[in-house]
Amino acid sequence: MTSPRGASVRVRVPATSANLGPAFDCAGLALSVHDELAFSVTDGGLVVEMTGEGADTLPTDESHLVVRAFRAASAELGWTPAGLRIVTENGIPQGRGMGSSAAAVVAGVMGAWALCPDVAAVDLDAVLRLVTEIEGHPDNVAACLLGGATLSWMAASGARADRLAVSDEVLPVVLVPEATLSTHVARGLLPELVPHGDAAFNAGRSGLLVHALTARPALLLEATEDRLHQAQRGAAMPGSRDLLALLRAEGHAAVVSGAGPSLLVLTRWHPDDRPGQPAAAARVGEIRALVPDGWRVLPLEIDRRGASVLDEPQVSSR
Ligand SMILES: Nc1ncnc2c1ncn2[C@@H]1O[C@H](COP(=O)(O)OP(=O)(O)O)[C@@H](O)[C@H]1O
Ligand SMILES: N[C@@H](CCOP(=O)(O)O)C(=O)O
Repeated sequence: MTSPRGASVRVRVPATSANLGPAFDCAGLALSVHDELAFSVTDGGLVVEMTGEGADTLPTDESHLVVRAFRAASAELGWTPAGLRIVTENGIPQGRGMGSSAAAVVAGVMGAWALCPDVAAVDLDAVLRLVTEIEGHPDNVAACLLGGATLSWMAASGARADRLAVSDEVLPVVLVPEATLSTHVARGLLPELVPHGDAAFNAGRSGLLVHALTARPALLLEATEDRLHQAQRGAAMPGSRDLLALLRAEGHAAVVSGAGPSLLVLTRWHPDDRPGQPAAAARVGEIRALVPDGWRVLPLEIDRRGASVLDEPQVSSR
């Protein structure tokens, strides 16, 4: 294949919160915080320009995660661009459990698919399989790709996923500490084997979680109980562990967001809360009052669109 030099495309990818309590490595929720990236084919070489989160610390060479994902996808498509320029505006906090690495991987793969001259349309099934191979687990990448709340699972053919019809009552609030925790490190804290009783507990709560998210948000507090990963990782994020316990004791359906250390509160809009006042504002105020200094409180929306190519490849006249 030949490279369409000068062609460019913009890709927008949402942050995600994985696990949602009990549904470890299978549930994810896309959130209204985004990275936006412009990919251009050039005459040669690699240029990476960044603003926003990680701009001062991330590499700008072939080891950049977006570049690695782009290369993996273009290799799979049998296409080698002469040169590549990537300009990113990073809005997703990194190393916080908000799916920044999944977003970077999805962006790179989507960028390659959208720019590849012999591809008519992005094949979401194929993209999901590849991004899961790169990321190592399907939950964040599935939600990032498809938007909304997703369930994902590993089949013989690779990762598969589908969307849930989340109730409009469900409102996500993300609490972000200053501290970071690498997902790789957090996964290393989990035991190889779990007691059968804990596995059965989480299986039951995961089923309940789907019911609560889609039909009965009033059950979210019970539906977000977990025995498989949050306590096991608590020592690596003591501030998050303590705040999680406090929020839940006060009746908020709080969970560790992804591998942490951020927390996600699945709060609820309810017309009876306070007539004349937006209920969401009241709920967010209650949560804010419990959060220590130094944490960011982000009342967000569910991103129902997922990863999107903002414009078709254009060939510039330069
Ligand atoms: N926008 C990005 N561009 C390049 N690399 C990124 C980007 N976002 C995240 N990464 C990489 O992923 C790492 C964070 O991944 P991880 O530990 O899984 O945390 P998170 O919960 O944010 O996904 C960063 O240290 C960086 O190496
Ligand atoms: N299921 C994974 C989710 C990791 O999410 P991240 O946003 O922290 O990368 C896990 O719990 O390890």
